[in-house]
Amino acid sequence: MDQSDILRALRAKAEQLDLEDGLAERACLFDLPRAMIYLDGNSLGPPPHGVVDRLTRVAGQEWGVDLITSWNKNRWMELSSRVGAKIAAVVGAESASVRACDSTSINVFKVLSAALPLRPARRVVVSERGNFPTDLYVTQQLLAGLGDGYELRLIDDAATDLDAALDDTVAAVLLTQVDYRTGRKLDMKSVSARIHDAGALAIWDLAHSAGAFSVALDADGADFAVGCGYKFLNGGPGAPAFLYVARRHWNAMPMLAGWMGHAAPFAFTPDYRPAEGVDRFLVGTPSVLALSALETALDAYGDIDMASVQAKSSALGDLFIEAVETLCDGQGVTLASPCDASVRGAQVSFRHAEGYAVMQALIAQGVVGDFRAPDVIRFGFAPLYLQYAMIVDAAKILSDILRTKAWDRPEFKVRAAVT
Ligand SMILES: Cc1ncc(COP(=O)(O)O)c(C=O)c1O
Ligand SMILES: Nc1c(O)cccc1C(=O)C[C@H](N)C(=O)O
Repeated sequence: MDQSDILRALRAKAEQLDLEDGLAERACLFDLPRAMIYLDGNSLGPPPHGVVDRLTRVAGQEWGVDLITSWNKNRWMELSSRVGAKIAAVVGAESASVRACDSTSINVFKVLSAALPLRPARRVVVSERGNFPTDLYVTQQLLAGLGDGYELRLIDDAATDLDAALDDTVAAVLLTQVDYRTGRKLDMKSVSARIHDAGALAIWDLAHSAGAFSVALDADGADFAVGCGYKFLNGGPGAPAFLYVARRHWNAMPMLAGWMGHAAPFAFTPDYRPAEGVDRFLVGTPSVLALSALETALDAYGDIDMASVQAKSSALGDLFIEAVETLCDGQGVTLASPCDASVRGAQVSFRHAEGYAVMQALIAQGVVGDFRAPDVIRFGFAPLYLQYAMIVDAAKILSDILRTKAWDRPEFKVRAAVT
């Protein structure tokens, strides 16, 4: 088959998949720019309909007119738990175990600092060397502050090296389920079980999992978890993150206490008395505007079957891999993600020696993914608003850019501050 036959076959396949797509009507909940193929919802999701109106209402009426009375009248104080309950439905947790609050980084600190005293005789935290840096930085600083022999043990790949790192000194294992560079996905159930067999606690970073595929925190044995609100959950730039504490650990106490985690915040007593349950993981005043945006954004996941979300994100990724590997054969791109969708999150990465410039050329032609040093071009497949036909179009544009070396322009090689 020549290139045009391959392209025709890929397009026909994509059109058929679009016809059969049970999530197709969810795309109407989003207004993406027409000339853009947005493959970066794994870093910043777009605003679902209703979010901007909600922000206008909360800012204009609830803040502007109702002012301080809104804490009661508009139930602002309940936002963390209300939004937490909506996220819980997406990540397979009982609603009372999840709160939306703070950033993922801060939530890593809170859950890890609460976990360690549950294994008082143990001093080691295991994580992956390639974990998203903030998880490692937070852990390093927490352990340095604790002193007393605490240490971080880094492994290269939890899929292959975890068992060798587990011994009776390990208190907790902090893993990001989907590797942000390669998209490799860990099986939460079996990995948590291995961690528990070694007597340690399983802490999961779901930054690239929540909203991308089925997650079953309660059923799969997670002890604690954190995740982002601005990626697949579409809560907006800097959206509040979430944290999960399994019911059996509700007596655990984070090493960060604030008045919102007090049993009676408005008693204003000088001594801290932790709230019951997960509320003790709250610290300061909730971000009302941001939580409101996230609450409305989560309606896009209303009544959704997460199994169909998972099936579509896998199929989008599979189609992209097939299209790039056939259309871009011999053009210097190699797959950096697992080929097998069962061990891949909702993203696919390729390596190219000039990856940064290639991504800039793609963005200039309306295909928006991102670049991760040193050479990874990364594409996210958010199943709620993408169509299969877009995936083939994106691969075709990539193949044209590679064939014509359209990336080889000085302006595409100047690194931006934020990539
Ligand atoms: C795995 C992972 N954890 C944490 C974060 C960041 O958390 P924060 O919202 O605190 O910047 C990201 C992305 O920025 C991430 O990919
Ligand atoms: N959180 C981000 C930001 O504030 C600016 C730019 C990118 C991000 C990201 O989310 C990075 C992302 N976690 C990643 O997987 O690379």
